[in-house]
Amino acid sequence: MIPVEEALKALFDLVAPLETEDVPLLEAHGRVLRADILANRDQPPFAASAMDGYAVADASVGQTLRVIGESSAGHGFAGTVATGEAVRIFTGAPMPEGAQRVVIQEDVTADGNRITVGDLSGTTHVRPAGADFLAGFRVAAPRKIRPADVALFAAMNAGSVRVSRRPRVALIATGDELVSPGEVPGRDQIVASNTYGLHAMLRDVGAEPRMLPIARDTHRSLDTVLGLVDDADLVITVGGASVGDHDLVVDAAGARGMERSFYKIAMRPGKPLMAGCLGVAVMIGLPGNPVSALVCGHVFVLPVVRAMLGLPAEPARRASAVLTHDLPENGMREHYMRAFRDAQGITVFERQDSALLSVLNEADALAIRPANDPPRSKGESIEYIPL
Ligand SMILES: Nc1nc2c(c(=O)[nH]1)N[C@H]1C(S)=C(S)[C@@H](COP(=O)(O)OP(=O)(O)OC[C@H]3O[C@@H](n4cnc5c(N)ncnc54)[C@H](O)[C@@H]3O)O[C@H]1N2
Ligand code: MOO
Repeated sequence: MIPVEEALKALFDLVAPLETEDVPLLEAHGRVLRADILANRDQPPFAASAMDGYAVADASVGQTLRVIGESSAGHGFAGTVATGEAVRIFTGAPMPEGAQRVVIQEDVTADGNRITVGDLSGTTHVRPAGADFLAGFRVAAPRKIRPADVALFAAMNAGSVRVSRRPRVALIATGDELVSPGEVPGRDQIVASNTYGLHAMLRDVGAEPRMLPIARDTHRSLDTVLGLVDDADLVITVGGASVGDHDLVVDAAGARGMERSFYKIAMRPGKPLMAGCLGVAVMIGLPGNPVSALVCGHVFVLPVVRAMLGLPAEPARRASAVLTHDLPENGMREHYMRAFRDAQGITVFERQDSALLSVLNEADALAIRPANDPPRSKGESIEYIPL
Protein backbone atom coordinates (compact mmCIF):
# COMPACT_ATOMS: atom_id res chain seq x y z
CA MET A 1 0.00 0.00 0.00
CA ILE A 2 1.42 3.40 -0.98
CA PRO A 3 0.31 6.74 0.51
CA VAL A 4 -2.34 8.80 -1.30
CA GLU A 5 0.12 11.56 -2.13
CA GLU A 6 2.52 9.12 -3.76
CA ALA A 7 -0.28 7.47 -5.73
CA LEU A 8 -1.46 10.82 -7.07
CA LYS A 9 2.09 11.74 -8.04
CA ALA A 10 2.48 8.41 -9.86
CA LEU A 11 -0.77 9.13 -11.73
CA PHE A 12 0.39 12.62 -12.72
CA ASP A 13 3.55 11.01 -14.11
CA LEU A 14 1.32 9.17 -16.61
CA VAL A 15 -0.49 12.31 -17.79
CA ALA A 16 0.39 14.97 -20.34
CA PRO A 17 -1.81 17.92 -21.35
CA LEU A 18 -3.98 17.06 -24.37
CA GLU A 19 -3.92 18.91 -27.70
CA THR A 20 -5.81 22.15 -28.16
CA GLU A 21 -8.64 23.29 -30.43
CA ASP A 22 -10.23 26.63 -31.27
CA VAL A 23 -13.85 27.13 -30.25
CA PRO A 24 -16.23 30.05 -30.77
CA LEU A 25 -16.56 32.19 -27.66
CA LEU A 26 -20.10 30.93 -27.08
CA GLU A 27 -18.72 27.38 -26.67
CA ALA A 28 -15.93 28.45 -24.32
CA HIS A 29 -17.66 28.31 -20.93
CA GLY A 30 -16.33 25.46 -18.78
CA ARG A 31 -13.41 24.75 -21.13
CA VAL A 32 -9.76 25.30 -20.20
CA LEU A 33 -8.04 28.23 -21.91
CA ARG A 34 -4.70 27.17 -23.38
CA ALA A 35 -3.50 30.30 -25.20
CA ASP A 36 -3.30 33.75 -23.55
CA ILE A 37 -5.93 36.28 -24.58
CA LEU A 38 -4.50 39.68 -25.46
CA ALA A 39 -6.48 42.95 -25.67
CA ASN A 40 -5.76 44.94 -28.82
CA ARG A 41 -7.67 48.04 -27.65
CA ASP A 42 -8.37 50.04 -24.49
CA GLN A 43 -11.67 49.53 -22.68
CA PRO A 44 -13.42 51.89 -22.64
CA PRO A 45 -11.71 53.13 -25.80
CA PHE A 46 -12.60 56.75 -24.89
CA ALA A 47 -13.34 58.64 -21.67
CA ALA A 48 -17.01 57.89 -21.06
CA SER A 49 -19.78 59.23 -18.88
CA ALA A 50 -20.79 56.99 -15.97
CA MET A 51 -24.18 58.69 -15.57
CA ASP A 52 -27.02 60.41 -17.43
CA GLY A 53 -26.67 64.19 -17.15
CA TYR A 54 -24.67 67.05 -18.64
CA ALA A 55 -20.99 67.16 -19.62
CA VAL A 56 -19.40 70.48 -18.68
CA ALA A 57 -15.98 72.10 -18.91
CA ASP A 58 -16.33 73.68 -15.51
CA ALA A 59 -19.29 74.93 -13.53
CA SER A 60 -20.25 76.29 -10.16
CA VAL A 61 -23.36 75.79 -8.09
CA GLY A 62 -26.10 78.19 -9.20
CA GLN A 63 -24.52 78.79 -12.61
CA THR A 64 -26.73 78.62 -15.71
CA LEU A 65 -25.26 76.89 -18.77
CA ARG A 66 -26.35 76.67 -22.41
CA VAL A 67 -26.91 73.13 -23.80
CA ILE A 68 -25.20 73.02 -27.21
CA GLY A 69 -25.72 69.38 -28.23
CA GLU A 70 -25.93 65.74 -27.21
CA SER A 71 -23.61 62.76 -26.73
CA SER A 72 -25.26 59.36 -26.48
CA ALA A 73 -23.81 55.83 -26.39
CA GLY A 74 -22.68 55.06 -29.91
CA HIS A 75 -23.07 58.70 -31.03
CA GLY A 76 -20.54 61.16 -29.62
CA PHE A 77 -20.70 64.98 -29.83
CA ALA A 78 -18.46 66.27 -32.59
CA GLY A 79 -17.76 69.76 -31.17
CA THR A 80 -16.01 71.18 -28.11
CA VAL A 81 -17.60 72.30 -24.83
CA ALA A 82 -16.45 75.66 -23.50
CA THR A 83 -17.03 77.50 -20.24
CA GLY A 84 -20.71 78.42 -19.89
CA GLU A 85 -21.76 75.49 -22.08
CA ALA A 86 -23.00 71.94 -21.47
CA VAL A 87 -23.64 68.85 -23.60
CA ARG A 88 -26.54 66.54 -22.78
CA ILE A 89 -24.88 63.15 -22.15
CA PHE A 90 -25.93 59.60 -21.34
CA THR A 91 -24.27 56.67 -19.58
CA GLY A 92 -21.53 55.11 -21.71
CA ALA A 93 -21.37 58.04 -24.16
CA PRO A 94 -18.00 59.58 -25.09
CA MET A 95 -17.05 62.72 -23.14
CA PRO A 96 -16.99 65.66 -25.56
CA GLU A 97 -13.78 67.53 -26.22
CA GLY A 98 -13.25 70.11 -23.44
CA ALA A 99 -15.55 68.44 -20.92
CA GLN A 100 -14.08 67.76 -17.47
CA ARG A 101 -17.02 66.33 -15.58
CA VAL A 102 -20.66 65.26 -15.72
CA VAL A 103 -23.36 66.88 -13.61
CA ILE A 104 -26.07 64.25 -13.12
CA GLN A 105 -29.52 65.26 -14.28
CA GLU A 106 -30.96 64.99 -10.75
CA ASP A 107 -28.63 67.87 -9.78
CA VAL A 108 -29.76 70.40 -12.40
CA THR A 109 -32.91 72.34 -13.21
CA ALA A 110 -33.57 72.28 -16.95
CA ASP A 111 -35.48 74.96 -18.82
CA GLY A 112 -35.42 74.58 -22.61
CA ASN A 113 -31.79 74.58 -23.70
CA ARG A 114 -30.62 76.07 -20.38
CA ILE A 115 -29.69 74.22 -17.21
CA THR A 116 -28.93 75.59 -13.77
CA VAL A 117 -26.49 73.61 -11.63
CA GLY A 118 -27.93 72.69 -8.21
CA ASP A 119 -25.17 70.50 -6.75
CA LEU A 120 -21.58 69.62 -7.64
CA SER A 121 -20.54 67.41 -4.74
CA GLY A 122 -19.39 63.87 -5.46
CA THR A 123 -17.24 62.50 -8.26
CA THR A 124 -16.78 63.71 -11.82
CA HIS A 125 -18.79 60.70 -13.09
CA VAL A 126 -16.19 60.13 -15.81
CA ARG A 127 -14.71 56.74 -16.66
CA PRO A 128 -11.22 57.39 -18.07
CA ALA A 129 -10.20 55.64 -21.29
CA GLY A 130 -8.68 52.25 -20.47
CA ALA A 131 -10.14 52.22 -16.93
CA ASP A 132 -11.12 48.54 -17.31
CA PHE A 133 -8.09 47.42 -19.35
CA LEU A 134 -5.50 48.82 -21.73
CA ALA A 135 -4.38 47.46 -25.09
CA GLY A 136 -1.84 44.76 -24.27
CA PHE A 137 -3.77 43.53 -21.23
CA ARG A 138 -3.39 39.76 -21.01
CA VAL A 139 -5.40 36.93 -19.48
CA ALA A 140 -2.95 34.09 -18.96
CA ALA A 141 -3.58 30.45 -19.83
CA PRO A 142 -4.21 27.89 -18.47
CA ARG A 143 -7.46 28.90 -16.89
CA LYS A 144 -10.86 27.31 -16.43
CA ILE A 145 -13.24 29.61 -18.28
CA ARG A 146 -16.08 30.97 -16.13
CA PRO A 147 -18.99 33.19 -17.22
CA ALA A 148 -17.10 36.32 -16.10
CA ASP A 149 -14.17 35.24 -18.32
CA VAL A 150 -16.50 34.84 -21.30
CA ALA A 151 -17.73 38.40 -20.75
CA LEU A 152 -14.16 39.72 -20.40
CA PHE A 153 -12.94 37.86 -23.52
CA ALA A 154 -15.89 39.30 -25.45
CA ALA A 155 -14.99 42.82 -24.25
CA MET A 156 -11.43 42.10 -25.40
CA ASN A 157 -12.91 41.28 -28.81
CA ALA A 158 -11.90 37.61 -28.87
CA GLY A 159 -14.30 35.86 -31.28
CA SER A 160 -12.82 32.45 -30.59
CA VAL A 161 -10.50 31.00 -27.98
CA ARG A 162 -7.97 28.18 -27.88
CA VAL A 163 -8.91 25.48 -25.38
CA SER A 164 -7.96 21.91 -24.47
CA ARG A 165 -9.67 19.14 -26.33
CA ARG A 166 -12.13 17.41 -24.00
CA PRO A 167 -10.57 14.25 -22.54
CA ARG A 168 -12.42 11.15 -23.76
CA VAL A 169 -13.14 8.89 -20.81
CA ALA A 170 -14.42 5.30 -21.11
CA LEU A 171 -16.39 4.17 -18.05
CA ILE A 172 -16.74 0.46 -17.33
CA ALA A 173 -18.84 -0.97 -14.51
CA THR A 174 -18.02 -4.56 -13.68
CA GLY A 175 -20.02 -7.23 -11.87
CA ASP A 176 -22.61 -9.97 -12.42
CA GLU A 177 -24.84 -8.26 -9.87
CA LEU A 178 -25.33 -5.06 -11.86
CA VAL A 179 -28.12 -3.82 -14.09
CA SER A 180 -28.48 -0.33 -15.54
CA PRO A 181 -30.81 2.19 -13.85
CA GLY A 182 -34.37 1.71 -15.10
CA GLU A 183 -33.95 -2.01 -15.79
CA VAL A 184 -35.60 -4.70 -13.66
CA PRO A 185 -32.94 -6.25 -11.38
CA GLY A 186 -32.97 -10.00 -10.79
CA ARG A 187 -33.32 -11.39 -7.26
CA ASP A 188 -29.62 -11.08 -6.44
CA GLN A 189 -28.93 -7.97 -8.42
CA ILE A 190 -28.53 -4.26 -7.69
CA VAL A 191 -28.54 -1.18 -9.87
CA ALA A 192 -25.20 0.21 -11.08
CA SER A 193 -24.71 3.65 -9.56
CA ASN A 194 -21.00 4.41 -9.48
CA THR A 195 -20.42 4.89 -13.17
CA TYR A 196 -23.43 7.22 -13.27
CA GLY A 197 -22.05 9.44 -10.52
CA LEU A 198 -18.63 9.41 -12.19
CA HIS A 199 -20.20 10.25 -15.56
CA ALA A 200 -21.75 13.36 -13.98
CA MET A 201 -18.48 14.34 -12.29
CA LEU A 202 -16.61 13.98 -15.57
CA ARG A 203 -19.14 16.05 -17.48
CA ASP A 204 -18.87 18.71 -14.81
CA VAL A 205 -15.08 18.97 -15.07
CA GLY A 206 -15.20 19.28 -18.87
CA ALA A 207 -14.46 15.72 -20.01
CA GLU A 208 -16.36 13.65 -22.56
CA PRO A 209 -17.40 10.47 -20.68
CA ARG A 210 -18.68 7.42 -22.54
CA MET A 211 -20.55 4.63 -20.75
CA LEU A 212 -19.46 1.19 -22.00
CA PRO A 213 -21.58 -1.94 -21.46
CA ILE A 214 -21.42 -3.50 -17.98
CA ALA A 215 -18.70 -6.16 -17.92
CA ARG A 216 -19.58 -9.45 -16.26
CA ASP A 217 -17.24 -11.21 -13.83
CA THR A 218 -15.51 -13.34 -16.47
CA HIS A 219 -12.20 -12.80 -18.22
CA ARG A 220 -13.99 -13.03 -21.53
CA SER A 221 -16.56 -10.36 -20.76
CA LEU A 222 -13.98 -8.02 -19.20
CA ASP A 223 -11.69 -8.54 -22.18
CA THR A 224 -14.53 -7.81 -24.62
CA VAL A 225 -15.50 -4.58 -22.89
CA LEU A 226 -11.87 -3.46 -22.46
CA GLY A 227 -11.64 -3.98 -26.23
CA LEU A 228 -14.26 -1.27 -26.71
CA VAL A 229 -12.29 1.58 -25.14
CA ASP A 230 -11.36 2.76 -28.61
CA ASP A 231 -9.59 6.13 -28.61
CA ALA A 232 -10.19 6.96 -24.92
CA ASP A 233 -7.60 9.09 -23.14
CA LEU A 234 -8.66 7.66 -19.79
CA VAL A 235 -10.20 4.27 -19.02
CA ILE A 236 -11.99 3.90 -15.71
CA THR A 237 -13.16 0.55 -14.42
CA VAL A 238 -15.29 0.22 -11.32
CA GLY A 239 -15.30 -2.83 -9.07
CA GLY A 240 -13.61 -6.21 -9.29
CA ALA A 241 -10.43 -4.64 -7.95
CA SER A 242 -10.09 -6.38 -4.61
CA VAL A 243 -9.00 -9.86 -3.58
CA GLY A 244 -12.18 -11.91 -4.06
CA ASP A 245 -12.39 -14.88 -6.46
CA HIS A 246 -14.48 -12.75 -8.84
CA ASP A 247 -12.24 -9.69 -8.76
CA LEU A 248 -10.66 -10.08 -12.17
CA VAL A 249 -10.04 -6.55 -13.41
CA VAL A 250 -6.34 -6.43 -12.56
CA ASP A 251 -5.71 -9.73 -14.40
CA ALA A 252 -7.93 -8.87 -17.38
CA ALA A 253 -6.29 -5.48 -17.83
CA GLY A 254 -2.87 -7.12 -17.42
CA ALA A 255 -3.72 -9.62 -20.17
CA ARG A 256 -4.55 -6.67 -22.43
CA GLY A 257 -1.07 -5.25 -21.85
CA MET A 258 -1.82 -2.81 -19.05
CA GLU A 259 1.44 -1.52 -17.58
CA ARG A 260 0.69 -1.16 -13.92
CA SER A 261 1.89 1.88 -12.03
CA PHE A 262 0.52 0.94 -8.60
CA TYR A 263 -2.12 -1.23 -6.95
CA LYS A 264 -3.50 -0.67 -3.43
CA ILE A 265 -3.16 2.53 -1.48
CA ALA A 266 -3.28 3.55 2.16
CA MET A 267 -6.65 5.23 1.87
CA ARG A 268 -10.06 4.70 3.33
CA PRO A 269 -12.25 4.28 1.40
CA GLY A 270 -10.35 3.38 -1.74
CA LYS A 271 -7.77 0.79 -0.72
CA PRO A 272 -7.85 -1.42 -3.86
CA LEU A 273 -7.19 1.44 -6.27
CA MET A 274 -5.17 0.51 -9.32
CA ALA A 275 -3.53 2.62 -12.03
CA GLY A 276 -1.43 2.22 -15.11
CA CYS A 277 -1.31 2.64 -18.88
CA LEU A 278 -3.44 0.72 -21.35
CA GLY A 279 -1.96 1.51 -24.75
CA VAL A 280 -1.96 5.31 -25.00
CA ALA A 281 -4.69 5.64 -22.37
CA VAL A 282 -4.28 6.12 -18.65
CA MET A 283 -6.22 3.45 -16.77
CA ILE A 284 -7.64 3.82 -13.28
CA GLY A 285 -9.28 0.84 -11.63
CA LEU A 286 -11.62 2.14 -8.94
CA PRO A 287 -12.98 0.04 -6.06
CA GLY A 288 -16.57 -1.09 -6.42
CA ASN A 289 -18.02 0.20 -3.18
CA PRO A 290 -20.09 3.19 -4.30
CA VAL A 291 -18.61 5.74 -1.90
CA SER A 292 -15.08 4.44 -2.51
CA ALA A 293 -15.50 4.95 -6.24
CA LEU A 294 -16.83 8.49 -5.89
CA VAL A 295 -14.34 9.55 -3.21
CA CYS A 296 -11.53 8.26 -5.44
CA GLY A 297 -13.23 10.24 -8.21
CA HIS A 298 -12.69 13.43 -6.22
CA VAL A 299 -9.21 12.57 -4.96
CA PHE A 300 -7.72 11.00 -8.12
CA VAL A 301 -9.91 11.13 -11.22
CA LEU A 302 -10.72 14.84 -11.18
CA PRO A 303 -7.11 15.97 -10.58
CA VAL A 304 -5.98 13.64 -13.41
CA VAL A 305 -8.58 15.04 -15.80
CA ARG A 306 -7.61 18.60 -14.82
CA ALA A 307 -3.98 17.79 -15.60
CA MET A 308 -5.07 16.36 -19.00
CA LEU A 309 -6.90 19.62 -19.60
CA GLY A 310 -3.64 21.50 -19.07
CA LEU A 311 -4.42 22.80 -15.58
CA PRO A 312 -1.72 22.45 -12.90
CA ALA A 313 -1.20 18.86 -11.73
CA GLU A 314 -2.23 19.30 -8.11
CA PRO A 315 -4.44 17.57 -5.53
CA ALA A 316 -8.10 18.47 -4.94
CA ARG A 317 -8.42 21.88 -3.30
CA ARG A 318 -8.56 21.73 0.50
CA ALA A 319 -9.92 24.08 3.12
CA SER A 320 -10.05 23.81 6.89
CA ALA A 321 -12.80 24.05 9.45
CA VAL A 322 -13.27 23.67 13.16
CA LEU A 323 -14.56 20.33 14.44
CA THR A 324 -17.93 20.46 16.21
CA HIS A 325 -17.11 17.26 18.12
CA ASP A 326 -14.27 14.97 19.20
CA LEU A 327 -12.86 12.34 16.84
CA PRO A 328 -11.03 9.15 17.85
CA GLU A 329 -7.52 8.45 16.54
CA ASN A 330 -7.23 7.35 12.94
CA GLY A 331 -5.77 4.06 11.67
CA MET A 332 -2.97 3.55 9.19
CA ARG A 333 -4.99 4.59 6.11
CA GLU A 334 -5.68 8.25 5.32
CA HIS A 335 -9.41 8.55 5.94
CA TYR A 336 -11.77 10.68 3.82
CA MET A 337 -14.90 11.03 5.93
CA ARG A 338 -18.27 12.28 4.76
CA ALA A 339 -19.10 15.45 6.67
CA PHE A 340 -21.19 18.60 6.54
CA ARG A 341 -20.42 22.22 7.34
CA ASP A 342 -22.49 24.86 9.05
CA ALA A 343 -21.89 28.02 11.07
CA GLN A 344 -20.59 25.92 14.00
CA GLY A 345 -17.92 24.16 11.91
CA ILE A 346 -17.56 20.71 10.41
CA THR A 347 -19.45 17.63 11.60
CA VAL A 348 -18.40 14.14 10.55
CA PHE A 349 -21.24 11.67 9.98
CA GLU A 350 -21.49 8.76 12.38
CA ARG A 351 -21.97 6.20 9.61
CA GLN A 352 -18.95 5.89 7.28
CA ASP A 353 -19.59 2.47 5.62
CA SER A 354 -18.42 2.90 2.02
CA ALA A 355 -21.63 1.36 0.69
CA LEU A 356 -23.80 4.27 1.91
CA LEU A 357 -24.50 6.65 -0.95
CA SER A 358 -27.32 8.31 1.02
CA VAL A 359 -24.73 9.58 3.52
CA LEU A 360 -22.55 10.91 0.69
CA ASN A 361 -25.62 12.64 -0.66
CA GLU A 362 -26.06 14.45 2.69
CA ALA A 363 -22.39 15.44 2.79
CA ASP A 364 -20.89 18.63 1.41
CA ALA A 365 -17.31 17.89 2.47
CA LEU A 366 -14.80 15.07 2.87
CA ALA A 367 -13.04 15.57 6.19
CA ILE A 368 -9.47 14.31 5.92
CA ARG A 369 -7.73 12.34 8.64
CA PRO A 370 -4.03 11.74 7.94
CA ALA A 371 -2.71 8.21 8.51
CA ASN A 372 -2.21 7.56 12.24
CA ASP A 373 -3.71 10.95 13.15
CA PRO A 374 -4.04 11.20 16.98
CA PRO A 375 -7.47 11.84 18.57
CA ARG A 376 -8.86 15.27 17.72
CA SER A 377 -10.98 17.45 20.02
CA LYS A 378 -13.95 19.64 19.40
CA GLY A 379 -12.69 23.10 18.38
CA GLU A 380 -9.56 21.81 16.61
CA SER A 381 -9.15 22.66 12.97
CA ILE A 382 -9.09 19.89 10.37
CA GLU A 383 -8.73 19.87 6.60
CA TYR A 384 -11.48 18.90 4.18
CA ILE A 385 -12.23 18.73 0.47
CA PRO A 386 -15.39 20.69 -0.38
CA LEU A 387 -17.83 18.61 -2.47
N1 LIG B 1 -11.05 -9.99 2.16
C1 LIG B 1 -11.10 -8.72 1.72
N2 LIG B 1 -12.23 -8.26 1.23
C2 LIG B 1 -12.30 -6.99 0.81
C3 LIG B 1 -11.17 -6.15 0.91
C4 LIG B 1 -9.97 -6.69 1.43
O1 LIG B 1 -8.95 -6.00 1.51
N3 LIG B 1 -9.97 -7.98 1.81
N4 LIG B 1 -11.29 -4.86 0.54
C5 LIG B 1 -12.60 -4.29 0.72
C6 LIG B 1 -12.61 -2.97 0.22
S1 LIG B 1 -11.81 -1.79 1.14
C7 LIG B 1 -13.30 -2.61 -0.88
S2 LIG B 1 -13.34 -0.95 -1.36
C8 LIG B 1 -14.01 -3.56 -1.70
C9 LIG B 1 -13.73 -3.27 -3.18
O2 LIG B 1 -13.92 -4.38 -3.90
P1 LIG B 1 -13.98 -4.42 -5.46
O3 LIG B 1 -13.33 -3.24 -6.07
O4 LIG B 1 -13.50 -5.74 -5.87
O5 LIG B 1 -15.51 -4.24 -5.76
P2 LIG B 1 -16.64 -5.34 -5.92
O6 LIG B 1 -16.32 -6.48 -5.04
O7 LIG B 1 -16.83 -5.58 -7.34
O8 LIG B 1 -17.84 -4.54 -5.35
C10 LIG B 1 -17.88 -4.06 -4.04
C11 LIG B 1 -19.29 -3.60 -3.74
O9 LIG B 1 -19.66 -2.55 -4.60
C12 LIG B 1 -20.80 -2.87 -5.38
N5 LIG B 1 -20.59 -2.31 -6.73
C13 LIG B 1 -19.65 -2.65 -7.60
N6 LIG B 1 -19.78 -1.92 -8.73
C14 LIG B 1 -20.82 -1.13 -8.56
C15 LIG B 1 -21.47 -0.17 -9.37
N7 LIG B 1 -21.01 0.14 -10.59
N8 LIG B 1 -22.52 0.49 -8.85
C16 LIG B 1 -22.99 0.18 -7.60
N9 LIG B 1 -22.43 -0.73 -6.80
C17 LIG B 1 -21.36 -1.37 -7.27
C18 LIG B 1 -20.82 -4.34 -5.39
O10 LIG B 1 -22.10 -4.85 -5.66
C19 LIG B 1 -20.32 -4.67 -4.00
O11 LIG B 1 -21.37 -4.54 -3.07
O12 LIG B 1 -13.67 -4.88 -1.36
C20 LIG B 1 -13.69 -5.12 0.06
N10 LIG B 1 -13.47 -6.50 0.30
O1 MOO C 1 -11.32 1.00 0.77
MO1 MOO C 1 -12.81 0.31 0.72
O2 MOO C 1 -12.84 1.51 -0.44
O3 MOO C 1 -12.68 0.91 2.42
O4 MOO C 1 -14.41 0.55 1.10
